[in-house]
Amino acid sequence: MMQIQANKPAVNCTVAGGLSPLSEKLWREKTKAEFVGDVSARLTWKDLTVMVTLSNGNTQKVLEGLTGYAEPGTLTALMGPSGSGKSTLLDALSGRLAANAFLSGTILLNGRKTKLSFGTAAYVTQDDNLIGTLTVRETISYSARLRLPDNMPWSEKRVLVESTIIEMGLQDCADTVVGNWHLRGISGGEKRRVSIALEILMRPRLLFLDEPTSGLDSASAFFVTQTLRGLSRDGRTVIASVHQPSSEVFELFDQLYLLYDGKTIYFGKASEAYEFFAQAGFPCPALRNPSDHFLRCINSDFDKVKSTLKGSMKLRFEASDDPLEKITTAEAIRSLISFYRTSQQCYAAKEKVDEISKVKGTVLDSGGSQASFLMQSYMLTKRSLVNMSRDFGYYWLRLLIYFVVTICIGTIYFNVGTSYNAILARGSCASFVFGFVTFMSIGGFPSFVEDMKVFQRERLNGHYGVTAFVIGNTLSAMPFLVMITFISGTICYFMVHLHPGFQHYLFFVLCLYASVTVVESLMMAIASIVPNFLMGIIIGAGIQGIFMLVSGFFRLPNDIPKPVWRYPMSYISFHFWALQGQYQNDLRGLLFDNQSPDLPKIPGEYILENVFQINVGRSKWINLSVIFSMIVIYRIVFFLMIKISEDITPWIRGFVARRRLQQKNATLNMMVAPYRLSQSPSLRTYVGNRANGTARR
Ligand SMILES: Nc1ncnc2c1ncn2[C@@H]1O[C@H](COP(=O)(O)OP(=O)(O)OP(=O)(O)O)[C@@H](O)[C@H]1O
Repeated sequence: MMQIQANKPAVNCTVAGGLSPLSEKLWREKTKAEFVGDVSARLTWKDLTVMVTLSNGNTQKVLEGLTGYAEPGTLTALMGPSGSGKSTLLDALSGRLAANAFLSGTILLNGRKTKLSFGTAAYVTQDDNLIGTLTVRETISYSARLRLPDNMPWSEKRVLVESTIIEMGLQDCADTVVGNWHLRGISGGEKRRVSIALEILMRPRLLFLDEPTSGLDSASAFFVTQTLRGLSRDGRTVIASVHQPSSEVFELFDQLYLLYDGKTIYFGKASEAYEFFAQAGFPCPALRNPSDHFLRCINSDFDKVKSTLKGSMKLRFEASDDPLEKITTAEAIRSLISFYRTSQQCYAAKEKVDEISKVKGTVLDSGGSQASFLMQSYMLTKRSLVNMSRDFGYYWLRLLIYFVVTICIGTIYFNVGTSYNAILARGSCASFVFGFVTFMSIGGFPSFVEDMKVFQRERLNGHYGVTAFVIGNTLSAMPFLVMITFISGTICYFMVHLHPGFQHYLFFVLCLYASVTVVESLMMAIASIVPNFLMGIIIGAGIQGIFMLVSGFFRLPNDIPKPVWRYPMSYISFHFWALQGQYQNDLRGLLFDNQSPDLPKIPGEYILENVFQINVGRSKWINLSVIFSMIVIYRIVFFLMIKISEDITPWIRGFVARRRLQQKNATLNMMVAPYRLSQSPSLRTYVGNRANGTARR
């Protein structure tokens, strides 16, 4: 162990050593000097209860009246069996509870109610939502450029990136891709360390980590925890949930919060927990790791297995000195909970919480990105472009499929001509191109869901703003969409031999580009509210199916039932505008053979008006403008969806939670009213007097 520790780089030296005086000053502003003072984060929570609404409509209490605190310069460990509420406590403290959860109690940062999401606190969640096509170094570099000040030279940002890579022991896999479904990348433990690296890069004042050491080998777990302890020693507040730490890792924790089923088993100094368990009647056997012992005392998940074992190994259990083998886990838990409630640790915690909450410290603003809006937009566009171009499924496979499908269209409708039958052929060709070829764009949905997951993680940690993300997302998709639509549109146009002329060709490819971009924008808006592949694809396919139906190909525009389907559905459908525009683009100005050679040729305008029921007085360019406007509208919808989910949804949830609590309190008051009445002194006197016969009637 000594040798491994000796090999560990002196991180702070590495950071300071490579920076210019300006950058070092900037950096130091975010390190110890700034945080040891009144800008540090003192977090308290009192009587914290979290209820969740289950799918069957019942409510479940996940956390029950928890009280505790976390101070600067400390590393607090949350421990407890699986399902005990560790993640929920972290979510509640960091302001990220699920939509079906509502909390009561008080959470104060520096004595004030503060919104902790969007950069005030950093949170490393259990899921590693990373961009699979980037290498470890690229992932951390992009993150640095997205957040560090613009006036800090890249060479100096790189010093910070490299030092963070070393700090997390990622130097050997720094140039390996993170990995996704088709790219074999770094291991699960390495992904975990990349997620931590991304948050510690900016040295947050308050850091939450959910299972930072899960999936790590014991040496990595030790070093990662040691880094977290190092961070806390610089005046930061670090709270991490941990599963089964080794005794060496356990010794690195300052405070321990032990939970069982949402209730406090122990909260106090980690070093005193050993003594606490001994006093409570559950001393840790000499050769057992203390944290193993604490968890063994309170894990009731395998009680049934234990009782079966006990039957078959009766003699061995009876001979054992371990108190856990003489009572059930449920009894041990009850005993520990009541022991804690009357323990000095519990009183000390309550006193400390009251003391800290009274001090109104500095209001901590968002410690998120220091990069400018332009830099954020540029970096997000660049990162997304790199990601898309490396994503075989999103980019190259789709391009190949578009190529193959348009070759098929080209050969099936090859040199379509102006025969009588070509009228229907041109109509169905346009319908297939603007119906099915645009529909194929929903294939990009899984990538959008991945993008949204990364966005949500980064956004909640204040890495950048929503506008920068929407701009980056829109711009980065452009080159690819131009490429696939122009390649496939050109192949299709020339093989089918649609209406000759440059402006006809331009209209066709622009219309295809605009339509595919509308689908992409629609699917992105869906991804912002439905973060699930299957559901998103079903919803997207359903919406497009309806749009296709009312496009005027399957049923002529005048025959579509007027309420709902013609107005407004046809007009909302981009297929309608694309198809009507392309019919005009292709047929206007052409002469078609009639059914018999003796009959006169049919002008395209006649077909447009009498067969396809199209208003020939309207310019096709208006149709194109409408589709381009739809792109803007869908992008605004996408932006609003994100903003609504960020700003309005928490407000609605808070409102609903308050209403529910009021209703619950009202019900409780009704239930305890008869008891309260019976305890009322005036009623007691009255009843007493009645018994003595002295009551006034
Ligand atoms: N939003 C929710 N809806 C329904 N149940 C929930 C919700 N959040 C938490 N729970 C339930 O609350 C309990 C505690 O969950 P939580 O994820 O906090 O436990 P944990 O201690 O972090 O578990 P693990 O160590 O396995 O990650 C679980 O039984 C879980 O199913």
